[in-house]
Amino acid sequence: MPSPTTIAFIGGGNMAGALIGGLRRSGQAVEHILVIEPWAEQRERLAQQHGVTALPAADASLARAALVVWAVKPQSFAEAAAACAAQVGGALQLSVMAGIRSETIAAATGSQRVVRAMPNTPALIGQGIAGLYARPQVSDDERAHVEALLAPTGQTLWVDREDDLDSVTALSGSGPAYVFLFIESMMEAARRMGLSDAQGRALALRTFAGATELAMRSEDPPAVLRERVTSKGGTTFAALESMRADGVGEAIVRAVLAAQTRAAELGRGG
Ligand SMILES: NC(=O)C1=CN([C@@H]2O[C@H](COP(=O)(O)OP(=O)(O)OC[C@H]3O[C@@H](n4cnc5c(N)ncnc54)[C@H](OP(=O)(O)O)[C@@H]3O)[C@@H](O)[C@H]2O)C=CC1
Ligand SMILES: O=C(O)[C@@H]1CCC=N1
Repeated sequence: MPSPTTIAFIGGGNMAGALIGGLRRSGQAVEHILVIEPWAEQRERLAQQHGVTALPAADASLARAALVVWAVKPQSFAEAAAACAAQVGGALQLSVMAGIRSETIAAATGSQRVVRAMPNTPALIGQGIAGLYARPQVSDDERAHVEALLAPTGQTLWVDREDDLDSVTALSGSGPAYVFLFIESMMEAARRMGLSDAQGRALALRTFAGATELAMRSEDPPAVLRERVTSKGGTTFAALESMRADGVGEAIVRAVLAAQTRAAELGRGG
């Protein structure tokens, strides 16, 4: 009988590290965390950061896991699953992989009990948001188990249609990268205006954090908050006109849709 608390991670990279960090913060014992990770450097990092021992390849100990977390790149899933299939069929499967459909995971693992999650890297500091989708064979208790597992990493949001996870991936899964690009550009502008890197960083980051917090606390939509910053004939108006002329808003929409398209392609094995 598998231990109800043993969790196995297949792939021990960035996202697995973020989830393991959350588990450790919520008191999960290291002895009940297994990781399969072929890259020695990554195994060492997991040992140093979280005290977790990782194996270079799947072995019989995997059969102890009641929950298997798939955290390899979508392109590595087929190979990784082939090496683990004999041990994982009795477990609840939790995938954080972009694109790969639950049906594919069920076929490769022999378990119909599949939950897909799409977290994001702010999970590392407990400020993430993860979209969740469960196959009908997943029980309410198992859904609650997954929610509890992800709780230390931030918020969760269930979707009823699996395809919606591609949109979640495009919006919040990849989203931190869009925000970091915006911050990088503001810091570059600071540099060109003669401010120091430290000054540019402090001004850009605090502006992002403050504006985000204001938007979260306000009942007004972001468009109204934007208008309140924009004095007639003033500096913000000049900046927004420049962005409008460059098509920045529409370019961001197109970029998010490109990410959604890519998630769907990954799901088809692309
Ligand atoms: N990074 C992010 O912001 C997010 C990522 N995701 C999803 O999480 C998943 C992992 O992404 P991320 O953590 O960034 O990727 P990483 O490359 O950091 O981690 C994946 C790890 O899996 C290892 N691996 C490869 N093949 C196998 C195998 N056969 N068995 C076990 N481990 C293997 C890789 O080792 P090696 O390098 O040696 O190949 C690598 O260390 C992806 O599917 C991605 O879509 C989801 C949400 C957000
Ligand atoms: O770029 C990717 O494919 C993964 C999924 C969401 C964030 N990173």
